[in-house]
This record gives sequence, C-alpha cells and structure tokens, in this order.
Amino acid sequence: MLRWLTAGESHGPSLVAILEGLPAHVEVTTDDISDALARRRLGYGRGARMKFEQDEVTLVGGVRHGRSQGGPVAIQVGNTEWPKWEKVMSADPVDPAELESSARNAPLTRPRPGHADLVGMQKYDFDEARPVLERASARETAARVALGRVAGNFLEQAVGARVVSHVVELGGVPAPYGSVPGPDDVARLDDDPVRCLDPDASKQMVAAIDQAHQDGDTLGGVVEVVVHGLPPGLGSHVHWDRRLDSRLAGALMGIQAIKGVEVGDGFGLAADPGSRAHDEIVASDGGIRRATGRSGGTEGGMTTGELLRVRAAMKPIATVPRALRTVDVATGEQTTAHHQRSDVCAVPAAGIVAEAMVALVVADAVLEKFGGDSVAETARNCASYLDAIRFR
Ligand SMILES: Cc1cc2nc3c(=O)[nH]c(=O)nc-3n(C[C@H](O)[C@H](O)[C@H](O)COP(=O)(O)O)c2cc1C
Ligand SMILES: C=C(O[C@@H]1CC(C(=O)O)=C[C@@H](OP(=O)(O)O)[C@H]1O)C(=O)O
Repeated sequence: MLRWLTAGESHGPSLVAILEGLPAHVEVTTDDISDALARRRLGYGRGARMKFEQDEVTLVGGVRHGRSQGGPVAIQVGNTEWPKWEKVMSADPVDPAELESSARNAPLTRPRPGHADLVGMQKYDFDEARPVLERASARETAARVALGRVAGNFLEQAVGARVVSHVVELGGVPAPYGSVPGPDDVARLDDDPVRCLDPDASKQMVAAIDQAHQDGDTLGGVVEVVVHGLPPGLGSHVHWDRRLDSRLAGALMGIQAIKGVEVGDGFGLAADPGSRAHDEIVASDGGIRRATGRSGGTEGGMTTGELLRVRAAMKPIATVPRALRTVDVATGEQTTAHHQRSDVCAVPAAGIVAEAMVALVVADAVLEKFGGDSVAETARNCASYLDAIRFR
C-alpha cells in the first residue's frame, strides 16, 4: 500500500512530502523531480509568481545513489521567496512591532468568493484569511507533483505504464474530441502554451486567456489524463472504496478548484443508448481487445487493460481581478474581495497535478495487485499474472 502526505504553506520556507510503501530500486533523482516541478510552472495565463519563484528540491530520505531503498521517500521543496516572508510566516513568535510595519502582514478581512477564505476563518476561528489561504493555496500541489514523479517512475519501471495529460477545454474553447496523446507527445505538449494537442484550439485558448486578462477576469477548463500500458484488473468490483474509478475520482476532486471528474466519456455516456455507450469485446491478434474506449478503460471499478482515461474540470481562479462582492468581516460592511495578484488561468498546471494524482493512485493499485518489495519483484509478479490470463 502506498501512503502519501504533504505539509507546508504557500509562503512558508518549504513544502514537504512523504511517500510510504514504495518498493526498493525505483530509479529517481533530484533532477527528475525538478523537471516535474518545472512542468507544473508551465502554462500561459499564470501570474508573476511563477516567474520569480523557484522550487528548490532536496531528497531528504528514502533514496540513495539514485534508487529508492524501500523506506519512506521524503522530499523538501524549498521556496526561494521565503526571505520576504520570514517574519510574516515565522513559526516562532515575532515582535509585534516588526509585524505591524510589514505590508505583507495586513489583515485579510475581505474574503474571496470561491476560495477557502471565509469558511476557513469561520471553522478554524481566525479573524483574517492569511492562515487559511496559506494552506488552501495550490502552491501545495508542488509537493504532490514531486511525489507523483516518484510514483510515475515506479509505474514505468515496474509495469511499463506511462501517464500523460493534456488540456481538452479552456475558457469554453474545446479541443477536437478523440485525440489522445501518447508518451511521444509529451515534449510537444510541454512546448505548447496551454498544453493542448490541437494547434488551432490552442491559439483560441490563448486568445481567450488574453481576453480574460484584459477584462480583469479568470478562466477554468478541463484536463484529461491518460495512462498507457496498464494491465487489466487494477482496483476491484467487490467494494465501493476498492473501485479504481472511485479512487481516481477522489484523488482528482482533491485538487484545488477541481469541481467535476469524468471517467472515459462520463456524462456523455448518460445521453447515449446502450448500443453506442459500451466498448464491444473483439478477438484480435493481441488477445481479447475492445473496439472503442468509451468507458475510459475501467469496468466494474477495474482496469480493462485498455487505455485509462479520466477528465477533471477546473473552475475559474477565485481571485478575480475585477473583484467580486464580499463582506469585510472586521466591519460587517459590504465591499469587494481582496486582490493583490493571481493567475488568470492555471488549467495547464492543473493537468500536471492531475497526472501526479493519477500516478499515485494507479501506483497504489499496482502494489495492491502485485505487491513487491523491489521493482523487479513487482515486475515479475505482473508478468506472471499477464501470462496466466493470456487466454482469458
Ligand atoms: C495550479 C493551480 C493554481 C491556482 N492558482 C490560483 C490563484 O492564483 N489564485 C486563486 O485565487 N486561486 C488559484 N487556484 C485555485 C485555488 O487554489 C482554489 O480556488 C481554492 O483552493 C478553492 O477551490 P475549492 O473550492 O475547489 O477548494 C489555483 C488552483 C490550481 C490547481
Ligand atoms: C504559488 C503557486 O500557486 C499559487 C496558488 C494560489 C492559490 O490561491 O491557490 C495563488 C497564487 O499565489 P499568490 O496568491 O501568492 O500569488 C498562485 O501563485 C504555485 O502553484 O506554486
């Protein structure tokens, strides 16, 4: 079983992430994780912070000479902007006079609709939003992407599976339905300003972001994550919390601002007759295959062995420059929400985060099915299972 945890605040000294249950001999380096984090910073429409802040990766535990050792993998993602926040975000008490003179410490009493500000203040008994937004911020997704890269390396090395994501809709502009990226498309996707496969749709998405920026507005969109090369039988039909689709949906919904998840054609299937909704089973040279991929590669909560395909819908960024109405909780006056800076759109980055969450969930399901204390053992167990079901 894989377990993972993250800690740390948006403007704290660093994020930390721990992955427990990873077999030994997974090849992973600091550069791998830095590369994954650099990909998360990509994407047209992100705010200034993505340019001046750097992620500083330290593999603190669990890896030696480029290979996991079987113990928990601990990763620290340092934030180069920390010196500016050292007083405001200090873990230890600070002289109140020093805080008063800091503009960064001004109480945030005008909560933003759509962010965690107001409910977080009510629930955790704070009279301003700083302590809430610091943890609600999607800065935390850097820690998940770091863990996701380790899980992704494991998947590739143990079962030959590859996780790829792309943007399929942004600001209401859809990409043509049906094109699915393969591992060879990753470099091209990362070079595209919005990580979209279709050049025409990409241009329209960029134009939509420019328009929203000009209008003082923000945008959301939809990302798709596909996993190539999975064996059939990951997850299980026998209990709701063992279904792989349920676990994927939970992990994707757990990303900040994700408001909907589809497995395969998801909501579209609800409108189709059964004769057009399912993936017919056909005999082929490679064994038993499916004629189509509408189900997204799961049936009965288990992988079918076809392409796994899930989608996640992201709502528009909550910090709208043309600020929305709110109430100042210090005075009770009607006002507008606080706004300093924000992303216009972070859908391309959300795709990288979704990739990480899918990699973690699928790696967990692989370990549940095949076990293994070393990558070679997991690979052996998977190969023997595939051999046993060859004719089934
Ligand atoms: C990669 C990424 C970047 C984000 N950037 C911002 C941002 O700059 N400003 C903002 O207000 N929200 C941003 N968000 C969204 C907030 O984190 C999110 O609105 C907040 O957590 C509330 O969403 P929830 O209701 O789904 O929890 C971002 C989300 C993601 C995934
Ligand atoms: C820092 C990251 O994303 C941040 C997520 C975020 C939010 O409210 O979720 C708000 C913004 O931060 P700030 O309010 O400080 O400008 C984003 O930059 C990151 O992704 O590394």
